[in-house]
Order: sequence, then structure tokens, then C-alpha cells
Amino acid sequence: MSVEFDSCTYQYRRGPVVLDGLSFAFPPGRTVLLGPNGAGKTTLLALAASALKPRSGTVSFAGLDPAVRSQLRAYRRQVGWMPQHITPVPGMTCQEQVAYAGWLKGMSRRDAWDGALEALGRVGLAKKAGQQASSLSGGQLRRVGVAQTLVHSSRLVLMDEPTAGLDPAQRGTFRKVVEQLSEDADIVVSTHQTEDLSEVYDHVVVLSDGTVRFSGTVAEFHALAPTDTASGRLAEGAYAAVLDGGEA
Ligand SMILES: Nc1ncnc2c1ncn2[C@@H]1O[C@H](COP(=O)(O)OP(=O)(O)OP(=O)(O)O)[C@@H](O)[C@H]1O
Repeated sequence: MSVEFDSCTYQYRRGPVVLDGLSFAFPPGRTVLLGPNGAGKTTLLALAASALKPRSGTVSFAGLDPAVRSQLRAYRRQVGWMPQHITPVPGMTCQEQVAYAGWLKGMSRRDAWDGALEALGRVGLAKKAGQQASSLSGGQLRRVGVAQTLVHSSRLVLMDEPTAGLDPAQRGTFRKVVEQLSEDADIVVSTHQTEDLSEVYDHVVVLSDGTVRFSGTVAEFHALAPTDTASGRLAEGAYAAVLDGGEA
């Protein structure tokens, strides 16, 4: 069971039709979402997080439809979302910002406060807990964003480019976070980084022009690379093959 889109259409008010009748279910487990700039990855994750509403069609998870008023709260409690842009809340420390995210998901103040420190520790930011979030570097702020999704326990975690701008050591820490998280939750991570896919993820989904061009295991994905592809470049080769060949 994971998040499911049924005949979903989405268009921004002054923008293009991004999804046009998409029917698709993310596989359970750890999934990486790839696709060129403008493919619709952020839009898809924002719909799954119920931050956007489809113009038509439905999104559902665990039998809950966020478009049904009485189910929205329960839906949001089950789904953690790290948006692409993390904004520091003016005047808040890192711990306050992460705790606030937990409180918004229905945690008690006490649990959110304690959980925030633990979540910051998991992303290597415990020492910054008392520092203003607005004083962090871009990479540190992204780690606060990851901590915001860790503070409460979700059954589905959606992360939009969580590793953009992270140094290699922090990308390693992120891999461990995904591994631990996946013991209790399904995870979908959007990224442009294709190295080490098999070490972190079970499944690959490639989106292009709002269409799912590929959905399968990492091994199935790598198998699409041309036969002469070097072992370290399988994902790159497969990605190019999917986009060039219109693989479905
Ligand atoms: N707020 C907005 N208003 C109008 N159009 C938008 C808006 N946000 C995104 N779009 C358009 O919707 C399409 C999909 O954008 P989206 O951000 O979902 O793509 P993406 O795959 O996440 O891209 P990237 O890899 O660059 O982050 C693009 O054509 C984009 O220009």
C-alpha cells in the first residue's frame, strides 16, 4: 500500500497542465523519483502531501482521501512532507521550528519539543538546536527540513530534493536516515542525484512531462542501460534510455 493517484489532473492557475489524467500508485518501500526539470515531480509530491488539490481525479493513501473534509486531518497525520524550499520561520530556533512541525501534526508540545531534539540529532544538527533557523547555511536548512519530517511518525514520507546542496558526508547521513525511516514508513524521494541508487532505494520511478515513463526495481532500471555502460554509470545510462526511448 502506498499513495495512489486516480485520473489526476493538475494545472497551475497561470501555468501549464502538469498532470493530465494520471493514474499511478507508488510502490511500497523506498522509492526514488527521477525526472528532468519541469517534469512535475514537485507537483506530484505536493499533491500526495495534500498541499495541492487535483483539479480532477483523486489522491489516496491508506484508504483516506484528503479531498474529503472529514479525512484530511487523518490523512495529514499519516503523511510527512519535506517541500523543495525550506523557509526558516523568523524568530524561531531550529528546535522550535522542528517542534512546531510536530505540533502541527498533532503531537503534544512536550513530545514535539523532545522529538525535535532527537530528529535534529539524526541529521547531525543537535548542536544547532538553539540557533536561529534563519542563520543556517542552505545545506543545514535542508537538514532542518528533513528533521521536520522525522519528528512525528508517518506511514508515508515524501521528500523533495532533500540532498540538494548537501556535502558528501551529509549525503551519507541522509542514506542512514532513509534506511532507519523505511523500517516504519514508505518513502518517496525526488532527486537529480543518480549515484548509489541501489544502496538507498528499492524502486525507481521516472516522470517526464507529467507521465510515468518507468516504474520498477533498481535492478530493472539498471538493466535498461546500454550493454557497454560502465558499472558506475548504469543509472545515468538507464535514465537516458528511458527518456530517449519513451519506456513505459
Ligand atoms: N507555482 C507555479 N505556477 C505556474 N507554473 C508552475 C508553478 N510551479 C510549477 N509550475 C510549472 O509546472 C511544471 C512542473 O513543475 P514542477 O516544479 O512540478 O517540476 P519538477 O519536476 O519538480 O522540476 P525540478 O526538477 O526543476 O524541480 C513546470 O512547467 C513549471 O514551470
